Amino acid sequence: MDLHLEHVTLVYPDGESTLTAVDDVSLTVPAGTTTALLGPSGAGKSSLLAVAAGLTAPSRGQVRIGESVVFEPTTSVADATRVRRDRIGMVFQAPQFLGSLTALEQLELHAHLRGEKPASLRDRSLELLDAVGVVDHAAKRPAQLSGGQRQRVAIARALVGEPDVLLVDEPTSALDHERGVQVVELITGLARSTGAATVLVSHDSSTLASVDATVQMVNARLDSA
Ligand SMILES: Nc1ncnc2c1ncn2[C@@H]1O[C@H](COP(=O)(O)OP(=O)(O)OP(=O)(O)O)[C@@H](O)[C@H]1O
Repeated sequence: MDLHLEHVTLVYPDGESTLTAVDDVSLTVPAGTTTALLGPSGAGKSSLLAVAAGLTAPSRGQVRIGESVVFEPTTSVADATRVRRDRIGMVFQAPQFLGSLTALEQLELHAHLRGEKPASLRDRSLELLDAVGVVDHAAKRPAQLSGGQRQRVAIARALVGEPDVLLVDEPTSALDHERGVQVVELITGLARSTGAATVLVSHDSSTLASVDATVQMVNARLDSA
């Protein structure tokens, strides 16, 4: 399903006044495609991603997945949490894992928390670890994996619930250029094969050749690049 951000504005309180971190941003990300969100530090990229993820309610505007409005100023935290759990996969810059669980168990736990039935969990988790190229490391714990391998496990984990939307924050910042290109290619390929509408925040335009669209955020607003 397509992801639509419509006239999204996010205003933070800032002492006596306010700070507009996202200013009337509209963006459509078609299902199965990846849009890269670029822009200087402080431009509002993480704030926009937080609204798209339902972590922060927009001050104005709305987020839709397909035809359903999922996040708007009046959306309750409980409703936003449910949508995030059921329909959105997220990958953060420094993914958090439980140190005592193997790569495979990280995926199984995540799917279990989303209410998935245990029967097919192991197979699907192994398939995803295979798709991201780390199935040979399924029995390893996070500390036994490289940064790139951990990032791949995080991508697989974000997709285990078959989300409609995949949101990725700076996936390549800890990787060298070549591995950064590979991770972006992996994300765009998985977006295509799973149909997830994907937004990828990046500082590094040199790794983005495989994305479908690039947009630039400057001073809280969007410019098509
Ligand atoms: N929780 C918050 N409360 C108040 N202001 C905030 C908050 N989070 C971010 N800001 C401000 O909103 C603006 C946008 O920040 P944001 O983190 O979205 O930018 P960014 O483009 O993601 O930057 P970076 O690339 O450095 O991560 C900045 O001026 C920042 O100081």
